[in-house]
Amino acid sequence: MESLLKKELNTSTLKTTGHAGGGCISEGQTYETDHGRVFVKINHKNEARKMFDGELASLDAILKTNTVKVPKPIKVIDVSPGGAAFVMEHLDMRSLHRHSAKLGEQLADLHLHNLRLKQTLQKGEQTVGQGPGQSQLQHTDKFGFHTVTCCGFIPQVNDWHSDWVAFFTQHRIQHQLDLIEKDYGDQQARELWSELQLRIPELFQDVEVVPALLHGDLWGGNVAENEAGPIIFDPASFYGHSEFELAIAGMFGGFSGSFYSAYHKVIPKAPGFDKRLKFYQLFHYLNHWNHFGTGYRGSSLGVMRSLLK
Ligand SMILES: Nc1ncnc2c1ncn2[C@@H]1O[C@H](COP(=O)(O)OP(=O)(O)OP(=O)(O)O)[C@@H](O)[C@H]1O
Repeated sequence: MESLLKKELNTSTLKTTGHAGGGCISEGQTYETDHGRVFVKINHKNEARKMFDGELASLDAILKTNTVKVPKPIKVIDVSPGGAAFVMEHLDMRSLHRHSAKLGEQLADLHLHNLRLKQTLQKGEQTVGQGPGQSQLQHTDKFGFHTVTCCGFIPQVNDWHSDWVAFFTQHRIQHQLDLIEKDYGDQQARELWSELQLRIPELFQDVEVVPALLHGDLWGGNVAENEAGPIIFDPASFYGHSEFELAIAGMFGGFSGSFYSAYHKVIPKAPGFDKRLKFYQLFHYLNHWNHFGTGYRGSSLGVMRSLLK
């Protein structure tokens, strides 16, 4: 592995620093190189290349918005006998605490970036340059992403769609339920979903959804800070409804009141927010059921039942 990394990173120095960071999905390790410190995630699953290509594309897109700090992606490398390694900039991080409110503001700026690009285009202005070597993000009026991204290790269908409700229903909820059907053939899930589908339009009757670039997996374990401000990492980006981002944030803790008030100062809650948030959380419960097994069945079915009330 070391000789492969030396060759791929074009470095004669490659020293571990003792900083290791394993998540639920991959093994992580920081190395000193001729070009500075890098953080390398390694995963030996067959799907690792796809997963890391999606993470690289996500970090690249967020970086280009210049709104919230992410590690700079460097490259994805195939490793033998199977799997891949993802090399990115190493960032010293500590738990998010002092910069919670700043993360709220910056996340709202990330979510508004695509809309602001449109407003700039409408004014006929040139878009502002973002530094050498960084091409601009283009405005999109569709939902999706140019490549597959993985929330966990399950690939998400990101095919472009002009209708958010259709995109989310088919590519997110239905996709997860198809995997559950395949592995568990759960009759209750099937029945609840057939009832719930009829109720989806009413969840969206009071809101206009515009495509926003999302981190896509913003749970408490994927946010941190350094002296200068907040950091987010391990994204599974796509253009979607900004409210979707807050769904997983609310499921496992890690975000204080100051984060939410700063966010909603910029993007206020639209009517029907709370019920839609539950619908968006359903995706994450189902995704957890598919990743970690039936421990998440009860919560998945519970959310479906509460949405039917
Ligand atoms: N660029 C980085 N620089 C330094 N440390 C990092 C960097 N990226 C991640 N880490 C550390 O490694 C840990 C795991 O990273 P990450 O969440 O990306 O892994 P993962 O296996 O994809 O995780 P999970 O699916 O559990 O969220 C983080 O909690 C953090 O401590």
